[in-house]
Amino acid sequence: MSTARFPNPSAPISLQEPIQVLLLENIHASAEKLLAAEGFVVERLAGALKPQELAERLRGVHLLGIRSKTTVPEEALAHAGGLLAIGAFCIGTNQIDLPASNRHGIPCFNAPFSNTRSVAEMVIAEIIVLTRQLFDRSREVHTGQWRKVATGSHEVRGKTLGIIGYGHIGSQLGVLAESLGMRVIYYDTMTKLPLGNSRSAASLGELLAESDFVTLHVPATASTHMMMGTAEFAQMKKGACLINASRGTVVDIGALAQALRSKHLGGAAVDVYPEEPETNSDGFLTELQNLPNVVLTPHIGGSTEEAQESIGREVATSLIKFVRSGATTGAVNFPQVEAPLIPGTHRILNVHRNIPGVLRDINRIVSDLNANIHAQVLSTDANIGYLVMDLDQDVSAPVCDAIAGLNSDIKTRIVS
Ligand SMILES: NC(=O)C1=CN([C@@H]2O[C@H](COP(=O)(O)OP(=O)(O)OC[C@H]3O[C@@H](n4cnc5c(N)ncnc54)[C@H](O)[C@@H]3O)[C@@H](O)[C@H]2O)C=CC1
Ligand SMILES: O=C(O)C(=O)COP(=O)(O)O
Repeated sequence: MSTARFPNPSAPISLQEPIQVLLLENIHASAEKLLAAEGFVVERLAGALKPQELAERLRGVHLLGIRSKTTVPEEALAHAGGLLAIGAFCIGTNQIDLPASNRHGIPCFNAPFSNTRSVAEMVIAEIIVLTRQLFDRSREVHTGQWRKVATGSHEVRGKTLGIIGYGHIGSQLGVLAESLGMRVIYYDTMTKLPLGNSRSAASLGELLAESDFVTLHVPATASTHMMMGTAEFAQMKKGACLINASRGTVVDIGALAQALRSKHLGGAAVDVYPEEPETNSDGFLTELQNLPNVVLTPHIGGSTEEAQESIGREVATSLIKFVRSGATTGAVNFPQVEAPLIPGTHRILNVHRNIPGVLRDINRIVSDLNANIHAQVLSTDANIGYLVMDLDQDVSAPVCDAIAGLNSDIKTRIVS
């Protein structure tokens, strides 16, 4: 059994209790199954929590699981002295204050590829739906109108798809689009290997001017904030379509609505919005509602059974490995360490402020207790150091007590 000591005096929590897990936003049951099999106590909620409510619910919680909707600000982390790790059961981690989480010694894990294919397939569907105006025709027939028209409908074969953000999703989408006979160009701030016959556009402007469909696959960052606005829509071809399944902050919705109303753009498919409801029972309003040839979906790009089941397993596995061995491989905000557990040794994990002399202080503590260090791995970033230390004698409790007394200490925990 493990014991933990935390610097936050308001919430000292011992890992001698079962590990408490809070899973929000309808995380797939595959996660609960794995976590429960470890003896962890899992509470699963359907919706997201607002920051204040989250801060209250985090008391006594060791592992938090969220998806894209739960914002995790520093204030929530500051009250969560017992929180060991956060699992983002999705790709994006912009909803978490990652630097604050790092400073509090809390690694965040995500699932970087598990829903990639699902998003790419949805975008392919949307390209065809938009160019054939299928949703509008379908709505008409549902309401008894028979409007058999070819005007404005096109094949996708030979058309140009412009992909902004040629990462995992963008590049996978490019491959699928080429198999339909589309010409693929992309714009990325990093140099990327062009797959198939795709090619990199010299600038965002060039991509916008050449594409029949522009699709966004960038993360939410300062550089992507509102990257598509009035000026960018004006650079797009008349009749071209915009697809956004990245983040709502990337597109100026008002400017998009205007470009659609003026008929400069021929259509749009939007999956993500600047403000999204916390639960499925909340209502939703956007300026894009009821515009012709506009497909609106409720942030479902990654919502397939295949993706959700796989994400549940992937992130739960990372959390379990972290609890059981301290492995931080794949954590998006943390120094990476993964060291095999050595039978007969006693493992201590320590997160400390990255200041001079910490290792010297810790090694002196161990040596004063006449223990031997069997293995020691330290990985650091600008703010913190993460130390995994295996001792050949069971002096973990006094070592932990002494380390917790150092002014460098952020979090110290005994694994075995
Ligand atoms: N609608 C949905 O349900 C889903 C949405 N997403 C969103 O899609 C985003 C992309 O996912 P991945 O492809 O896995 O990420 P990725 O990290 O593999 O690719 C993102 C690409 O964008 C590029 N990029 C960053 N800033 C840029 C800029 N200013 N201009 C041009 N390119 C820029 C990066 O260099 C990178 O190549 C995620 O961050 C997430 O926000 C992801 C999964 C599901
Ligand atoms: O993976 C992502 O980044 C997504 O946007 C999917 O989010 P979700 O899990 O559907 O809340």
